[in-house]
Amino acid sequence: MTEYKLALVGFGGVNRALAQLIAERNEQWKTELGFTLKIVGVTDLFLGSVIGREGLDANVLAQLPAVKGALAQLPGGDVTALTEAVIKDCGADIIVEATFTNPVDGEPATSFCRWALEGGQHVVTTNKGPIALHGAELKALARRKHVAFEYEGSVMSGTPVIRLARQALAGSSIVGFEGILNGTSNFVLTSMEGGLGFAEAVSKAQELGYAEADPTADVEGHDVRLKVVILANELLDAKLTVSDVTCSGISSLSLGDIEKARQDGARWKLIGSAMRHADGSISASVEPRLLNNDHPLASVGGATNAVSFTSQLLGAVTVSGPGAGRTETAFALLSDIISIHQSIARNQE
Ligand SMILES: NC(=O)c1ccc[n+]([C@@H]2O[C@H](COP(=O)([O-])OP(=O)(O)OC[C@H]3O[C@@H](n4cnc5c(N)ncnc54)[C@H](O)[C@@H]3O)[C@@H](O)[C@H]2O)c1
Ligand SMILES: N[C@@H](CCO)C(=O)O
Repeated sequence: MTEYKLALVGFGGVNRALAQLIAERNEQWKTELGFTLKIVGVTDLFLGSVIGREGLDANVLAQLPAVKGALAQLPGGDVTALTEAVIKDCGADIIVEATFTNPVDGEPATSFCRWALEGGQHVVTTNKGPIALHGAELKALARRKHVAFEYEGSVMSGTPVIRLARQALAGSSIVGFEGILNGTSNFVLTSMEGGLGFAEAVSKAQELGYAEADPTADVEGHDVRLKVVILANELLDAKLTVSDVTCSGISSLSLGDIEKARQDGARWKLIGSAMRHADGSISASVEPRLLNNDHPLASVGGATNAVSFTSQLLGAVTVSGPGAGRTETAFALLSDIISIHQSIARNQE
């Protein structure tokens, strides 16, 4: 039976949910997926770090109290985040990177990915920074080292979008996309439609694990801008940088604006989009748009997201599902590991 050894880098909501899934479902995966997962290292800026080459108890990790230095309570633990040692020395096959998204330079997560790939380890990540800002370099490094660099959870959490478009829509000639690509801002807009104030709705999104460490990125559109760059570069071969995407968020929308839209049979939505034009140029934007209630994206509510791909051969294909959430995003990491497993199995045939 194949067993993959994992090092979890960042142990916040998403990686803790992955540990919980491993604790609950490893046996089931043995028969369903043909592999099991063993956690051999964990590192977190706040919780410290631990290495356990023989395997750490996923259930103990999932139940770990969220107090400073908590990983030091475990055998082999340390109050400090010894991230370089965890990545390079714990014997992991796959590095699971889920630290804060840094929208400015993608660091230190980009360096974590680089260390792992250079060392011949596969990387799966939900972090948008390294992909949006250094994706081409990291993908090239992974190819050179014959390892995988997978990031399905970086756009629309566990809802299949990147692999779906890359594989199932390959050859359909995608020319553009538009979508609701941020769970927090959509949750806030829907909550405001129910009468909740902006600040209260943001706090609720934080409690539910949807928001970034600094939710400004969610409500000002910066998070969607990273996702637009990731999708455009992946699917339109756009070579966009963040500054190519015009960006405005939802923080200026008032309860009055939302009520006025309702009276007019419309809804405000934060839309990220990119389009290839006839001359080959690409335009991309993030902006609040007023959608009539009969628009296909108007009824997408709460932390649900949706993206509509336009292709020459199929017209519009729309995918909808969770856009954020701890367990939903942990599932994206599992889907990346499944993809790695399938690719290894194909290469062995
Ligand atoms: N939560 C979601 O719904 C969701 C969905 C998709 C993508 N993401 C992305 O996944 C990543 C993780 O999300 P989360 O909700 O778990 O965030 P989180 O804030 O709950 O956890 C992040 C953890 O990373 C740790 N960390 C930060 N910098 C570190 C460093 N330099 N070294 C070691 N540890 C470090 C923090 O201490 C924290 O515990 C983020 O990049 C986020 O943008 C989250
Ligand atoms: N904070 C992000 C997480 C998913 O990338 C959101 O709310 O969509």
